[in-house]
Amino acid sequence: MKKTFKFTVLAGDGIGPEVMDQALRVLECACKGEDFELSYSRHDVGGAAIDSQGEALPKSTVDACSQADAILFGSVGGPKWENLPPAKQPERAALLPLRKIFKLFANIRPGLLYPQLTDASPLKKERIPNGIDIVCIRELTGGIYFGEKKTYKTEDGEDAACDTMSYKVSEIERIAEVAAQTAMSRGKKIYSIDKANVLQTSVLWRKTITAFMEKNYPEIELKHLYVDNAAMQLARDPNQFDVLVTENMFGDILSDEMAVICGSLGMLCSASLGDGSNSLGLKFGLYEPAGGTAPDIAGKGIANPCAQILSAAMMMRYSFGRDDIAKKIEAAVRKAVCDGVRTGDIAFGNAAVSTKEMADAIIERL
Ligand SMILES: NC(=O)C1=CN([C@@H]2O[C@H](COP(=O)(O)OP(=O)(O)OC[C@H]3O[C@@H](n4cnc5c(N)ncnc54)[C@H](O)[C@@H]3O)[C@@H](O)[C@H]2O)C=CC1
Ligand SMILES: CC(C)CC(=O)C(=O)O
Ligand SMILES: [Mg+2]
Repeated sequence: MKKTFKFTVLAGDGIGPEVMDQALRVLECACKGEDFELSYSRHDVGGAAIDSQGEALPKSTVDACSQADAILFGSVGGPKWENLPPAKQPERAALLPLRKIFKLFANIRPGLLYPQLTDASPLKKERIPNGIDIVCIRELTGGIYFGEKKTYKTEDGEDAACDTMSYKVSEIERIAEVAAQTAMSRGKKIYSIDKANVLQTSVLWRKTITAFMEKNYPEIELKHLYVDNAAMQLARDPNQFDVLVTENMFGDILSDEMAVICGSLGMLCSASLGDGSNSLGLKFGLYEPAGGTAPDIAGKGIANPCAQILSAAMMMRYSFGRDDIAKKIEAAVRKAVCDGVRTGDIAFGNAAVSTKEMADAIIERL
């Protein structure tokens, strides 16, 4: 009997469903004739779930995810829901809880710019003659996104608000381990990004990462950078980095910068992993593009589906143990883009194709 790879599809809002449809087409073609079956069910999440069921993360959606081996996620949020009470909005009421419920503390974001795509990068070609190949490891379930939030009145009666950033040693050590494993499979070089000249969480972060690497991975070259300098260095010379490791909010911001220097947010995929294993004894994970719902282009059929397609490839690698199929999809995306098939965000001189035409070109090259 054929094995079954079971995942839930949470397409979400805006361009989410548009790019998801194409990712599923590519995935099905890439898996055709293999010794396993794909089994997936679609569920509402985010704004779509608010509209259909009155809440951003219905229990039925969480239950379906619990019974699956992985989650393929689009993105959530948009203008339609941004006047709801903040705690009920799609990002805070669906995406962050999903990451927390499934303990997905490690977000892996590969920053890969094909040499043939340097025209789409805002960096000068001379600075990146061979493209870019770096990885951002972002802590995903701690820090200021998950700390206590408060709105209150000052003694003078002024409205005020605060968010709390906190980290425990164990939270830092487990993301350090993911960064170390990634570095061991690459250039054995890690830059840890913090703001240890100001933030107490960063002082703990730096001390913990240093001790962890010295004790467990002395062969890895570890450097520390303040986040403001890191943002500048990424634009100056991205290839001085290999693996970056950082806390939740810094990773969120730096990875958008990394996306644009690698051509477009529409190219940046991600895997969110925890310690949990799935029914296949492999990693349970949530796979999603780094970008959002792109309200400015949603509904036009022009979004770049590559980030979603490459996220599906990461799912094949980490949750289903099929590195061969992940590589096949990645090679087809690369070939299509390098052959000049480009959506508008990466077109720069090439005629822009639609979301579906981009996927068609990838399917032809599988
Ligand atoms: N993981 C998630 O669910 C995320 C959700 N969001 C939400 O998405 C909504 C829009 O957020 P923004 O700040 O505008 O960020 P965004 O990432 O949606 O868009 C930023 C810019 O990148 C472009 N872009 C993004 N993905 C693209 C793609 N696949 N192809 C071509 N162009 C693409 C957009 O058109 C826009 O110009 C907000 O509600 C936000 O909270 C934002 C980031 C992540
Ligand atoms: C809701 C946000 C934290 C999502 C986001 O911007 C991201 O994960 O990159
Ligand atoms: Mg982000």
